[in-house]
Amino acid sequence: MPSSNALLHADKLTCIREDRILFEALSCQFNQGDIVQIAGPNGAGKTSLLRILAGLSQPFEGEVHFQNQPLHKNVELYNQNLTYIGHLAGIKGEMTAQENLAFYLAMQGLPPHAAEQTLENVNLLGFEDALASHLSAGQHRRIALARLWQCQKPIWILDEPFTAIDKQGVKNLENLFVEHAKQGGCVILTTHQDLAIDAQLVKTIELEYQLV
Ligand SMILES: Nc1ncnc2c1ncn2[C@@H]1O[C@H](COP(=O)(O)OP(=O)(O)OP(=O)(O)O)[C@@H](O)[C@H]1O
Repeated sequence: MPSSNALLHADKLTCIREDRILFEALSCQFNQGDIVQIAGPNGAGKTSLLRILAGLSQPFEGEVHFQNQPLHKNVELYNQNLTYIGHLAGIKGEMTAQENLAFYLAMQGLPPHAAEQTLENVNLLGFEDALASHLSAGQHRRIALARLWQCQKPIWILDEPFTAIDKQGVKNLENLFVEHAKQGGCVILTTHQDLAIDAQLVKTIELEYQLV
């Protein structure tokens, strides 16, 4: 049984892709204040697990619960509490950095001028008016991640957030994750790099590459 402070729990999840079992009967719990790293080699199933936890794909067996209710009974409420940033982060190349962010902020009911402070947080001041398609891979990723500085939603599910991000950017993100967890949020992420976060604050779920 999940404890009473569980935001999210997964109950006996099994995921099968092209006849290969990626994970089987996986149960785990995500609480307020957790930073959870899903670890494992390429192809182990980390993205597949994140997508199931985010409600974007279905497990072969098992179920994910948000606040002790199955996700499918609670989709709208779950989406109000979840931010998911995947490999394709939904950035429109034909829009500027500022426009991309202002669009996202508007969806959160925040005013467009909040975009400026947010771009500063990810060191993109000076690039506000550049088309996203003209920015580097790391700058592109920074636009996507910038929304986290304004994000009030408790559950953050982030697939490889550090990809293409430089050392200082990674540090800033790690500090933000700690701050979010301290304020009662929960960060679930994949990354192939070691986190420079106090080990006591980080939980790890290790997926193994299962041979058929
Ligand atoms: N939609 C899909 N249809 C079929 N196979 C898929 C699908 N999504 C993922 N796979 C397969 O599932 C396996 C696990 O993929 P997944 O992306 O979850 O791994 P990962 O651990 O995130 O890998 P990486 O570290 O390389 O990002 C891979 O072999 C992949 O080819």
